Amino acid sequence: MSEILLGVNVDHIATLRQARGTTYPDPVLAAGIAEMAGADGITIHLREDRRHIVDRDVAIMSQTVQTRLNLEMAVTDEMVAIACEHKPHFVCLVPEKREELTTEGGLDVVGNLEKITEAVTKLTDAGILVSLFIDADDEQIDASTASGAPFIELHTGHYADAEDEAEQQAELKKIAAAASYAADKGLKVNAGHGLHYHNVLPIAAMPEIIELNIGHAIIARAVMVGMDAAVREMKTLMVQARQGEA
Ligand SMILES: CC(=O)[C@@H](O)[C@H](O)COP(=O)(O)O
Ligand SMILES: NCC(=O)COP(=O)(O)O
Repeated sequence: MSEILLGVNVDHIATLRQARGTTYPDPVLAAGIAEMAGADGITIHLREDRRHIVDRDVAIMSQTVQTRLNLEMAVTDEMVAIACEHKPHFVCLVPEKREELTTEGGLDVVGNLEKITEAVTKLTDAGILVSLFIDADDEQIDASTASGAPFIELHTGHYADAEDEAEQQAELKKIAAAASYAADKGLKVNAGHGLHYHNVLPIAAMPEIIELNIGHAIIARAVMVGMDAAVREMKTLMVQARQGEA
């Protein structure tokens, strides 16, 4: 039975800090608590508009994260330079639009293969493992393979946003098929976006999926029960799902 790993995204600890321009709550501290509670990695998304995670957070967490730091970023020269400076364990290349409330879709690797391959090469040469945040789509998976990226992260947002059971099941089948197709191609498969305590089980049960990156739902839960409990509860659910006990 393969292990399922939890990457905790602490962006929205920083959202609360940026709301008032204070120095608290600190995503660095939240990351440490999450790791002590069983997180297998920490994810942060340095957006071009710095609406939550800022450059200071990347610089410090590149030194303090004890598990693995996953830096999500747009495919730009600025972000590639920042990643090569701080050398997180992972970089996950994501699409970004300033006007978006949150990430809306997967990266168009097919339509931007040359630019993405150049970024993957630079980051790989810097010793960073690159993941591409893509929709559950075979053409995007094939292009990801061609780019040289060893990992993909399947966008689970369409599954999470499904408006009824039929749509949710259809999206689940797409993700399961994509995970299997990608793993058969030799890609390492992660998943994330919009996962929470009531929709995570079927995704965590998929044997090809190595790691789930989950943020908003864990931080929202942490507001009520604390970061330690929120992380432990999510990790327990994921492990039970993978072991077929949930
Ligand atoms: C790529 C992805 O799905 C998230 O990790 C991303 O960070 C979402 O953006 P916000 O954290 O700004 O909502
Ligand atoms: N890549 C997904 C991620 O890091 C967290 O997304 P969300 O759980 O905040 O939607």
